[in-house]
Amino acid sequence: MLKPEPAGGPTPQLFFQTANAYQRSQALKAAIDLDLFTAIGLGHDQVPTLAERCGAATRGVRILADYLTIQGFLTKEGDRYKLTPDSALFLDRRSPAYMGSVLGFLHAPKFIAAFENLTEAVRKGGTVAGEAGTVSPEHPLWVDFARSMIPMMAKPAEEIGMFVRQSQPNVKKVLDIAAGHGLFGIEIAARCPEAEVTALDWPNVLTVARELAHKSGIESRYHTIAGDAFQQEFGEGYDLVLLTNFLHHFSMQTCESLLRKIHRSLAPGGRVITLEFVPHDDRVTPPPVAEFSLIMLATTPEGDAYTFREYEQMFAAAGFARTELHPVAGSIEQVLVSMR
Ligand SMILES: Nc1ncnc2c1ncn2[C@@H]1O[C@H](CSCC[C@H]([NH3+])C(=O)O)[C@@H](O)[C@H]1O
Repeated sequence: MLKPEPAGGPTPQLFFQTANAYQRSQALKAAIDLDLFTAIGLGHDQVPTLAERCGAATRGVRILADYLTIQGFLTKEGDRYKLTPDSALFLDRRSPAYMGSVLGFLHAPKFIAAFENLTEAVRKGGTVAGEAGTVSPEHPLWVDFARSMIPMMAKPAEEIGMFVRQSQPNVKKVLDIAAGHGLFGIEIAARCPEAEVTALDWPNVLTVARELAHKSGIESRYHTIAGDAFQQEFGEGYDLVLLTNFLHHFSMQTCESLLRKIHRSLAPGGRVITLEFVPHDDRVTPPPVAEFSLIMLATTPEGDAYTFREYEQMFAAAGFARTELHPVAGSIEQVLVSMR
């Protein structure tokens, strides 16, 4: 006779959910491609008008909208759909916090491809997507990153801009290492009128940063160094060096050698601001932060999500006097402030 499983009994639910997780991300991508969230935000809340607005079949839209309701992106009352507050903020194209473009990086074919042979990456202990994965010189994926990820970095960049404005208002020489889109340095230039920002990155990526500096009206105080952060001369006398989302791509030893070079480039009293995924010492919490390590396994030869203890050790070994950890509002990443 069929009987319900007792509560707390074994269940294959996690296995099925995880095995099918790709369907969830593809459904989200389809909805963003069709601009379904914006259409619902505009009040097209029933299948026929929604389908017309999105240029899709009624059967397709019904099944997709129901699936997104099940996943928690929409709510449904009778036959009418509504955006949840999070979907309205992040997935309606008219919102200033719209995140749709972020899939341009997170779903970039080269990025997904790095996960297609994860078994081999685990065997090897590093990426099998080419010799150096995403840290190969001038890897084209970084242009996708620079063009797509601004919505995700807007909030932490603003927070760091405000932090510098408060704690180092007269900052003059700023070096933004691996600047990408450039937003972090640009937010500082926008808030600190004496700041001269030098952005370093691969040449094709700097094109994107320069465009943004121009749009932000700070281009006369924006300078660039094109090339490899490990090879190029930085110059000296910097009051502030920004290291956002860079160290996690490399081994501790490689990070340490870069930090030594940075230490030499700082003026007395200079600081480094690092933005990173910093898991607890157990390396499994908080989950969204600790999970970042898997991305480094799939996409880089030796990168990792390092703990605060490990960062403290790297900065100390490179000659820094002290490193502090600060939370960042609106982000799962944290800021490390290291004093020369
Ligand atoms: N060896 C290298 N030298 C200089 N830049 C690099 C190197 N390897 C990777 N990058 C850049 O590192 C950046 C990592 S993404 C981080 C971008 C930005 N700082 C942010 O926090 O959002 C990309 O823009 C890459 O082009």
